Amino acid sequence: MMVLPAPAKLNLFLYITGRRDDGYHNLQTLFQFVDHGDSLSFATAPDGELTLSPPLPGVSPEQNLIIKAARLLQSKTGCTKGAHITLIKRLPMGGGLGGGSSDAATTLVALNRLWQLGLSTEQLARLGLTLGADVPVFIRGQAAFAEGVGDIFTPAHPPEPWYLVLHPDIEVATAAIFNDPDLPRNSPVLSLQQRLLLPWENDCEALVKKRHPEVAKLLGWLLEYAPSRMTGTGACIFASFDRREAAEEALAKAPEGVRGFVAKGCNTSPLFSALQQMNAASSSSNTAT
Ligand SMILES: C[C@](O)(CO)[C@H](O)COP(=O)(O)OP(=O)(O)OC[C@H]1O[C@@H](n2ccc(N)nc2=O)[C@H](O)[C@@H]1O
Ligand SMILES: Nc1ncnc2c1ncn2[C@@H]1O[C@H](COP(=O)(O)OP(=O)(O)OP(=O)(O)O)[C@@H](O)[C@H]1O
Repeated sequence: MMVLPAPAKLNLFLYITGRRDDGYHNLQTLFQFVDHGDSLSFATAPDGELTLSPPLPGVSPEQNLIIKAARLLQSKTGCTKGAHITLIKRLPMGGGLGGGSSDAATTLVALNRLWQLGLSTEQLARLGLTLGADVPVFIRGQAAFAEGVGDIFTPAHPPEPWYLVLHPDIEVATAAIFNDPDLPRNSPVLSLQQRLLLPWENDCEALVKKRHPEVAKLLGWLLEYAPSRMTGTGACIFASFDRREAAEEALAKAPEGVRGFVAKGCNTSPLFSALQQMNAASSSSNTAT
């Protein structure tokens, strides 16, 4: 059995620089991971069967990105093995934390190993992109400045502060934000160096605040404590702190009913770190035998 994390991502900034003919948007965004997320376990099933437990409320197994990722891998490689997959879901859905994409990325990486398919990171990232724009960054596992639809990467090394992430109790549909005529789509294309020096902002934030007053209200509250922004197309917002205790103190004072968590920013994804540990353990056991 293989147990692996599916961490959340934050978009430390997010600019929309244009709309392509296929309707997708070109972005400039800075991705970083946090050490908090879902957890998945995988056991090989011999007969090609794929199961997921427990099921996600409101998402049928066929729609679940975990099963979709596993099926995609089976169909692209002709692999006849299956898997029993268990999911511990901690990340809110439709939160802008990339939970579904991260689950899909962890599934692709895990099953590639478990089924001994030998696909490269590049091949897995390309497959992952067909499941969602955020999947490739989770497969690569390194903080990055991303362009295109979020699939052209430049490695980046932003500071790794503590974050307080808060979730207004709503789900924002990514497609609805990208399809809204009021979304600004004309940020200039700048270099990473230029972007790092300018204030970090999110082009979706004003629109999401307008459509969802809950987000505007919570962001107003959080800004009293620290510089704060929205991640992705929302609904989650985050603030950075130098000290974990300061983030936890702010969480303890959060308005009633607001859920959230404190986590450390990571330029290396917890998935990547877990895989490195697995590699180290297997090479030391090979040496021992
Ligand atoms: C906003 C971000 O989270 C930033 O990291 C991502 O770009 C969104 O990634 P995602 O949730 O994996 O999105 P997908 O499932 O691929 O796309 C959902 C919908 O959002 C719109 N979409 C998404 C990404 C993008 N670059 N341009 C778009 O216009 C499309 O209408 C698409 O049908
Ligand atoms: N394993 C999964 N986990 C979460 N959502 C899933 C999963 N599989 C399918 N979905 C569907 O995907 C939708 C988006 O979920 P997700 O948690 O990825 O949103 P998000 O955090 O806003 O992502 P992003 O930041 O990539 O836009 C959900 O509303 C759900 O219907």
